[in-house]
Amino acid sequence: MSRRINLAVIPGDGIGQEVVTQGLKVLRAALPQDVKLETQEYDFGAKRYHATGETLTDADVEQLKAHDAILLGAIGDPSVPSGVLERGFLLKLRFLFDHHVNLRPSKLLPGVATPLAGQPEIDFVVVREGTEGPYTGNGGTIRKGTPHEVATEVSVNTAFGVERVVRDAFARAQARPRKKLTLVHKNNVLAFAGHLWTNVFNEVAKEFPEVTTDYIHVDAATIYLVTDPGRFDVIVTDNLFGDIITDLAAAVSGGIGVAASGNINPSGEFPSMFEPVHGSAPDIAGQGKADPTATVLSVALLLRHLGYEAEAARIEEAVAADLGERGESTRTTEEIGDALAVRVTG
Ligand SMILES: NC(=O)c1ccc[n+]([C@@H]2O[C@H](COP(=O)([O-])OP(=O)(O)OC[C@H]3O[C@@H](n4cnc5c(N)ncnc54)[C@H](O)[C@@H]3O)[C@@H](O)[C@H]2O)c1
Ligand SMILES: CC(C)[C@H](C(=O)O)[C@@H](O)C(=O)O
Ligand SMILES: [Mg+2]
Repeated sequence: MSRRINLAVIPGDGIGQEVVTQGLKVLRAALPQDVKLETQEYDFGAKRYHATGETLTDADVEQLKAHDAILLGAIGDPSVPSGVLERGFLLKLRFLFDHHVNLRPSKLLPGVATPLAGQPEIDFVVVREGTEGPYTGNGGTIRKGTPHEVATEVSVNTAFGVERVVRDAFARAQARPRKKLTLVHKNNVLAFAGHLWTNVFNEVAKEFPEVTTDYIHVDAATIYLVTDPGRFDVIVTDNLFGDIITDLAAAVSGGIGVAASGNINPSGEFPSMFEPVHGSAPDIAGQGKADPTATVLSVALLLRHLGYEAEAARIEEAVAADLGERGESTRTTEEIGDALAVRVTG
């Protein structure tokens, strides 16, 4: 029986197009012949915004719903006021498609440079809540532009939202060899949200007796991510803490150019979206300097999500082999993509 993947492709801004081209190249190389890949490209991002004033319309959302998954490069451009595309496109889509599990694995592969002393074992997954916290846009400004301006940005945490992501993280920890889950929060100061997260975490823990649990304040977590990253197996945390610690996690485990992510809608009601952790990197856009590895590894997450485990593993092996031999080489975006595609095919 022939199989089919109907993929939405959103290159976006800056280095987005460059890295997505390579991601698709490796995806095509990895798929067996009986799998038909259909792609539809969408032009969301700065160019469309300047031409039409639109970021993501209702009609766009309807079209996107029809896909099995979405591959995104990056969104955001210096020519557009900060937040317009990030909120109006990226967060809007994560919220509308209920991407409440934002999955961000970090693995330091053999031979890969890290700023950390020695070559520590780093192999953990951050399960970042994706639809709540301070990201909901709940807040406002009064006396704007005056010396007495007041701005609020409310962190929204619901028992429903916290429980489902905590449960997902416990299940992921249970399925890993070390079976350890760390809650990262700031319950010593953010007492209301912290209470909800800690309580839910402790309640759900009772259903997973095999999973060892731990709690670390987010500020201390940034210490341990640098001094003792091996202590982490699965981390569950809120939307903003998860955003911040996953850039740090990337920096210590091979760099932002290799950090992949999946915005998962576990029920499958809406398509999940896979994207590198990094942004549009306007400082290096158009120069062939962007590392496409994060996008390629996001393609592996996408394939695993759609049930193509063997193909996902082949891509990860190709990346591990390539990274192990990279050393100080300065290949272009395209050269790295080509090398990965060859390894995946061979
Ligand atoms: N998911 C997304 O679409 C996403 C994520 C983060 C930031 N952004 C947006 O991207 C824009 C730029 O944000 P930023 O500068 O804070 O973060 P960034 O991740 O784009 O860049 C941070 C640094 O990492 C480097 N970098 C990023 N990706 C790289 C790659 N693949 N290879 C090599 N180096 C890479 C950049 O050159 C830069 O020095 C902003 O508009 C921001 O809102 C979008
Ligand atoms: C661009 C921004 C909205 C986004 C986030 O904060 O989630 C980005 O930093 C990320 O990590 O995907
Ligand atoms: Mg981020």
